[in-house]
Amino acid sequence: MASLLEQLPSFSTILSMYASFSAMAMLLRTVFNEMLPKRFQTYISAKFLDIASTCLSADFTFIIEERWQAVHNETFRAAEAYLPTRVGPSTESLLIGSNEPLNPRAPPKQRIPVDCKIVDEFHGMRLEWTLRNSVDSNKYFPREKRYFRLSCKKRDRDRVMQSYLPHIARTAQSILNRRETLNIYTYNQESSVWESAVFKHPATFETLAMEPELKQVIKEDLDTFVARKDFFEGVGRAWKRGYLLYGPPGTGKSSLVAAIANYLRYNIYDLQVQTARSDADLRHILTSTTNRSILLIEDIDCGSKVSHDRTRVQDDHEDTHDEQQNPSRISSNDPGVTLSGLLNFLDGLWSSCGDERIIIFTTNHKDKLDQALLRPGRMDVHIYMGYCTAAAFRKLSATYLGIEHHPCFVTIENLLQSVTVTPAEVAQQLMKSDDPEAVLRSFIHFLGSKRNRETEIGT
Ligand SMILES: Nc1ncnc2c1ncn2[C@@H]1O[C@H](COP(=O)(O)OP(=O)(O)OP(=O)(O)O)[C@@H](O)[C@H]1O
Repeated sequence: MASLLEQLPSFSTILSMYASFSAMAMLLRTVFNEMLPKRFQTYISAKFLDIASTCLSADFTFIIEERWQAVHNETFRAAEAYLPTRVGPSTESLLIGSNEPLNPRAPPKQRIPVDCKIVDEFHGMRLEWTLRNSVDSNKYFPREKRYFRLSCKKRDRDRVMQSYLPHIARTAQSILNRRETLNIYTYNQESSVWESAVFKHPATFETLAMEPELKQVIKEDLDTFVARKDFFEGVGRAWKRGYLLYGPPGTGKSSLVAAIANYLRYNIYDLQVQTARSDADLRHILTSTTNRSILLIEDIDCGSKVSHDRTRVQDDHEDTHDEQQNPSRISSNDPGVTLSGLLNFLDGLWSSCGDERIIIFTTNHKDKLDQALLRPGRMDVHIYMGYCTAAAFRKLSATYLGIEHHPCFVTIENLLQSVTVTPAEVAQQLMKSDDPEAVLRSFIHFLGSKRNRETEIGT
């Protein structure tokens, strides 16, 4: 023990060692602060902190923001769909709610609240998820920014990337494919977000009154589109399909959109082009939509500059007139969305953001649209929705009256050859009573009167 004590340095040696160490530290600090350039100092500090945190902490955190490179982040969306299925005993709070007024007994749906921790296990790894919220400091349009923090052990980082996140993507996809309710989104300009409501439209291809061949062609086109992911990738095209539905009011354009959404189980983003303040705003709005969805732009011919840029003088005149009638409409002084802004989105680089998108324009006046919108390749399929034909009438009669044959049909079908009547008008007539006989007789009378009026106008 005595010899051990003798080997220890004396107090004065320790003091002088401390003094030289302090002097050296001060010298290094002075060199660091005064002689090294600021950027170099920052770099060294960051490296030092990095190494220190690597040595001291055993956890790793992934940050998954809601948007990724200006478009909706699919990893975020997958986590949002997946996490409610991982609620467990350690979960402390949940958002629940229902937006199905027609089905009040339906169990409420679950969502993850901000700051709530969800613990998941996967192949022996423990994963902790938390949803966070922050406000983007954009001076003009401050936007809320949501992001997930996913923490795991540092040693599991690669396994999370290689197997856990792909597992979440697969699970989320099958959850979204099975979705029971569809949503329709409208854009709220004030808060700069898409707001959703449950979409429950009864229209299906079965109930649509249109030529059976045309219906078949549309269904096959949709099936081919959905099945050809690899084809689109192979030929270097964005996985998108554009439809232009045109025809008089009441011929079923909106009903066809609903039938397509129900057929594919796609959500609908219903966009009023006038809600976008500028082309940049339009880009933000459109890139905030998600995959497997329909972007619907109805009545494109009424959509201000977008539909007819080239008749600008006339257009501005119309704008002024319109503003007087409808003050909520964006002023003609407003930069607004331009045709080229929309075209850039449709077939420019922006269109390759996101997959499995259907874009549908509807119009009552195809002739008023700028040729640039109609050029081949821009809208892939043009569908004319016309007046009621014999086949369409039979379909409406089966839907509304529950009958497929009746002696009155011959008279009605003859009249339909000379009278222009929309499926909406026919539907209205067929809903008048529960008695098919009385309804058909009244409908014949309606068609007869309409034909007489049309003949009078013609002469
Ligand atoms: N082809 C059709 N098949 C079945 N029902 C139809 C059809 N066309 C119209 N209807 C009926 O008429 C109503 C109005 O039709 P819809 O809104 O789909 O027409 P639209 O062409 O979109 O009209 P608008 O151009 O005014 O928007 C629908 O709710 C539906 O009941």
